[in-house]
Amino acid sequence: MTKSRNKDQQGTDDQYGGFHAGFAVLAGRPNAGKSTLTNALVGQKVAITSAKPQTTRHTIRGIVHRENFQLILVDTPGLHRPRTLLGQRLNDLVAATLSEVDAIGFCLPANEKIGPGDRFIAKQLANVGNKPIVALVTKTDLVDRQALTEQLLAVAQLGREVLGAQGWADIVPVSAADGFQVETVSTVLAGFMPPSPPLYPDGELTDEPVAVMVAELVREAALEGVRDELPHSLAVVVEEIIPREGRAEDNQFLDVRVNLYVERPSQKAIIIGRAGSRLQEVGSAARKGIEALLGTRIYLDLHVKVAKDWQRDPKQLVKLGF
Ligand SMILES: Nc1nc2c(ncn2[C@@H]2O[C@H](COP(=O)(O)OP(=O)(O)OP(=O)(O)O)[C@@H](O)[C@H]2O)c(=O)[nH]1
Repeated sequence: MTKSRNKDQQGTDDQYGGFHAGFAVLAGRPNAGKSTLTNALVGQKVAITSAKPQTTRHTIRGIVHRENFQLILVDTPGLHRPRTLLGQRLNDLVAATLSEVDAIGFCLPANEKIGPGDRFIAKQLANVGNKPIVALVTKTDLVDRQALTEQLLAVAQLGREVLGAQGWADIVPVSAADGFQVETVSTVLAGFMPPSPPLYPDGELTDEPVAVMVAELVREAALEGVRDELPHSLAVVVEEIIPREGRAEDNQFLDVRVNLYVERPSQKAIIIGRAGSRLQEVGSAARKGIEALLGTRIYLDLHVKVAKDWQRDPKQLVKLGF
């Protein structure tokens, strides 16, 4: 975490006029709805969402601004049993993130039975020790009242199993899709934030570097429709974002140069498509998102490269920013 609370900034309620601010993490297994909930809480799209697990590689923060609190959300990559070196790094990242937050929101989908994966994560979270863990039962729009009640009981039981008699700090059912209880989630989590002045300027939604957000937009566009073929094999690196020089009419444009790394030539062919047709579509979809993000027009230059087996190669992982 790049920004943390300065010790001098911690104080009493009176000192900051009742204002509270701090960090919370949304944990949970892949596909549990963490990114979607982050976006719903922040009110703007900041984290990539996808039907495929583990699309969130970077720890993207969204900032929830309210009159009397500021909640800085960390959207973790799916916490899971490591399978590749990349998986191991993701888990290290998650562990480091968890030790620095003021509260944990543990996402459990309402429409799926609690499984070994959830139990594994619950135990990991409990091991962090001394952090309030709020169970968030997500996607409630997908189940009826009866099924939701049963899931809430099962979640409460899991809390007693891993945390002892006191169980979870709270349990909140929520649907990011229809907005049900989204505001409750933010106030419950904010209840665990210490008295503090605002940690970020009003209106700032994320402190993620622009390059990372640009890379996420390209990655999302490149995976559209081909997630089954290469869900985890794509890394996106922004090489440069610079003002376009030359003719006067070009001054309002930025040049954005981006490399897309895949593991095999066959995957490169999928991204590029017949005679480059698919890459063009990726480019125009990503360009729209990036222009909206940057508030200016851009020339987007995409290059697809093969970095053989990058997920298992420590040198490549460093080069690609993991
Ligand atoms: N119906 C419904 N679908 C949801 C809701 N929240 C998330 N989803 C869907 O569930 C899938 C996974 O959501 P994500 O937010 O990407 O899940 P995640 O936990 O961030 O996943 P990873 O990045 O893989 O860890 C996507 O297809 C979402 O559209 C919800 O409240 N209701």
